Amino acid sequence: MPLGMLVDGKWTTEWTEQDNQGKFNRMPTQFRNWIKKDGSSAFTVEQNRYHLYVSLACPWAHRTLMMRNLKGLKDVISVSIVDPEMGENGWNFSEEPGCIPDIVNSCNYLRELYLKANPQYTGRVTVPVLWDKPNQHMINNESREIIRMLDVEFEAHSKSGLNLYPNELQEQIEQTIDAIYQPINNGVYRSGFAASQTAYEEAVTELFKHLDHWEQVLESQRYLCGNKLTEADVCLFTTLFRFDPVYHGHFKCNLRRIVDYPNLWNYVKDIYQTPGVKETCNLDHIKRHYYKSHTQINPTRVVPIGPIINFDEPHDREKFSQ
Ligand SMILES: N[C@@H](CCC(=O)N[C@@H](CS)C(=O)NCC(=O)O)C(=O)O
Repeated sequence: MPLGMLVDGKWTTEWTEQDNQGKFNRMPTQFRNWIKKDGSSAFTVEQNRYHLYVSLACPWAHRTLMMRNLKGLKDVISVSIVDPEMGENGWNFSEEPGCIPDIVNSCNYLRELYLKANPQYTGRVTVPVLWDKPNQHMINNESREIIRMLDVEFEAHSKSGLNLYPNELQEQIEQTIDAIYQPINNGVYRSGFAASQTAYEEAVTELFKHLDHWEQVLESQRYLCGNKLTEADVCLFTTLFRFDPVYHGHFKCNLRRIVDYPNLWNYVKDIYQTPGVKETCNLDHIKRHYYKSHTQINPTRVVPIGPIINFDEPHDREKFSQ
């Protein structure tokens, strides 16, 4: 794999995330600090103190940008958007359309930010990153935790007042996020990055078994945890939005498309058309990133022009009451 990572603060491309059976194993995320509204952490909730580094291509980063919009936190948390094409030097900042350079730390490459946080850092250099501007501190680089912080801890700053982690659904939300992570969110990567037939077939079979399950669930309710939009939907949406344009072809997740599942397809359109979501969706960045950056699975770097797909088409999900 030509992707790079940092080892003791030095950049290397000599590594792999596949085990000896060809299975893709994701490395754990390392920056796990919490911003707290109750003062129990050094990282307090403040307007304009934190900065979010994202890629519009990445489903994990997309979760955080989507949550920032859904909550109405654009004036509270600033953003940088990396260039969609990730080469041997990892993510970089540019002035390409849809990108926002690093106005906070003036980095050219995202790895410079990780080295600012820890000059001896060993690990992958990933988006999203939540950064403490005055203290030059990397707060957190795990999307599931970042969305929880934006949702719960920044509640008082939220312009929309939307709560995607309501008390009565918290247990179900956690269980659902857990349930979709390995087979679906990570499942598309386990399929696409599998380096053996067995590892690939195992991952794809499990992936579609779980998509079939959620198709059933969405027959009788609007969202994953009932008739309220929650964090679990944010987590699933960013994977499903990329599914037909990228995972179906590039990652060989091709037993079915999302448009072949009536409920999942309407569900994706419903969430896409929720105020604030559409602006976070950039198919150009998404397609260019995957097809041009993973040269081990697409050596020609040619980006397909299809599929023709319209996320603005009407959906039927309003039939469920709130
Ligand atoms: N566990 C992380 C995963 C983030 C992640 O894997 N991001 C990818 C982009 S989709 C990345 O930055 N990859 C760069 C690399 O691995 O070098 C999260 O959910 O936040």
